[in-house]
Order: sequence, then structure tokens, then C-alpha cells
Amino acid sequence: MFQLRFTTLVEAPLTVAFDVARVLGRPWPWALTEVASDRPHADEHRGGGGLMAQVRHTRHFHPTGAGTLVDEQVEWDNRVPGVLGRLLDQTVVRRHVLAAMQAHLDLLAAAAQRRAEDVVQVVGAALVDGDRVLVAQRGGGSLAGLWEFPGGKVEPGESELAALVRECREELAVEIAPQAFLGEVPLPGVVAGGEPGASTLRVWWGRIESGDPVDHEHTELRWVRADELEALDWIPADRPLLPAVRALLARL
Ligand SMILES: Nc1nc2c([nH]c(=O)n2[C@H]2C[C@H](O)[C@@H](COP(=O)(O)OP(=O)(O)OP(=O)(O)O)O2)c(=O)[nH]1
Repeated sequence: MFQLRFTTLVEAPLTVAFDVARVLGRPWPWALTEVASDRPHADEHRGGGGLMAQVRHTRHFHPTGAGTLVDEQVEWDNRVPGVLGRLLDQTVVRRHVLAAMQAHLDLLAAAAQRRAEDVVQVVGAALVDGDRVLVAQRGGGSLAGLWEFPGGKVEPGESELAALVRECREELAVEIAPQAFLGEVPLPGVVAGGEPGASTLRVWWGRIESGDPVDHEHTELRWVRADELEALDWIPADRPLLPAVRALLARL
């Protein structure tokens, strides 16, 4: 099979990048069918038609500190045998695939960035001190009593890191310095009246620069070690982030 790989960074949360990519479809004249879909992480289409015996197009969506990295692989086999077939792959088909993917990825990046403006983003801070991380128990609402990372919604026009610093100031009365991006998970519920499942929680490792955390909005604040994380009654959406937090505590 002849194969080409493409990566592009989309300034949008995982869910938005995935959903917009899905709506845009694939830039091929060949008939492809979806054979796998794991929203918002990956999908795969297969098919063929015309000169193409088979075509496979897979996409993976990776969260990063700068947005979603979309990693796409296009593979195909044409029906022309031997040297002529290989020549066709290396010239005409390759050129066509490169041009179509470039246009497609530019469109995806622009459309996802626009769509992201309408989706409320949630940021969380994994504040670490020595071998412990600060966790907070939600005081009210449908998630009352569950544990979470301090943080909250990014306001319109605000950057994600500015929101992280502001939320920690408001909720804990501390000044923090964000250190590194830890991970992103989809939030299944409705956030701030938006579409269910559209928002994500993006968690950053942070250090407290000044102040001692004071409990302004939560029922309880607790400093916990890596081996105590699992046993807490977390908001279910947060659980996939715990391995990254444990790994961080292990390497500091
Ligand atoms: N802060 C935080 N929110 C989380 C986590 N996990 C999770 O599902 N959420 C959800 C709960 C809420 O629907 C949303 C965050 O909203 P929030 O109410 O804390 O935001 P906020 O501080 O901006 O609140 P407000 O000013 O609108 O009252 O994200 C988490 O670990 N930390």
C-alpha cells in the first residue's frame, strides 16, 4: 500500500476538532465507509472505487497545550499492476492526495477555530507541592460531594491560562504559575447552557507562587499523594486524567 501521513494543529478542544472534522468528511472522490469511530480520539474510513482497489483513511486527535493535534494517515492500493501502478502512485495519485489534504486541513483548522469560539471551555489546575496534589470537593449543584481539580469556565475573550490563574485566585486565594499541560477530557454534560458533550476539561500542572489555599467555594480542600488519588469519589469525567497526574507526582 502507498501511504502518506499528515499532521496539523487545530486551535480547538478535542471534541470540537473531532466534530468539525466529521462534518467536513473526507476529500476523496472514492466511496469510503466509516469502519471505526471513537469520539473524540480517532476514526477510520475504508473504501475504494475507480482506479483504487482500496483506500484507508485514519485520523487520531491528540490533546496538546496549544490545541488538538490531528494526525491523519491515507493509504491506498491502485488497480494498475506492476511498475506502472507504482509510478501512478508516486506521481499522479500522490500529487492529488497531497493537494486535497492540504486544502482539507486548512479548512478544518479554520472551521474548528471558529466553532471553538462558541463552546465554553473548562480549565483545571493540578497544583503540586512536593509529592502531593491539591484536590477539591464540589459544594453544590448536581456534582456536589464529588472531587475535582480547582478551576472553572474560561470567559469569552479570555485565554485558557489567564482563566486558570483567575480561577485559582477566586477559589483558593492563591497566585499560581502554570507549568505544563497534562491532559484533556470531554465533559458529557451541559456546560453553561451549551450543547451536551461539546465542552472539555483541560488540566494544567501548576505551582503555587504565593498564598496558602483557602477554601472559598468548595466543601473541602485536600492535599493527596499519588496512591490516594484513585480512592476519591471523583467527577467521573476526571478519572482518565488521573494517570497523568500520578505520573507527574512520580517524576517530580
Ligand atoms: N473546575 C472543575 N470543573 C469540572 C471538573 N470536572 C468537571 O466535569 N467539571 C465541570 C463542572 C462544571 O460543569 C464545569 C465547571 O464549572 P464551574 O461551575 O466550576 O465554573 P466556574 O467556576 O466558572 O463557575 P461559575 O462562576 O459559572 O459559577 O466543569 C474539574 O475537575 N474541575
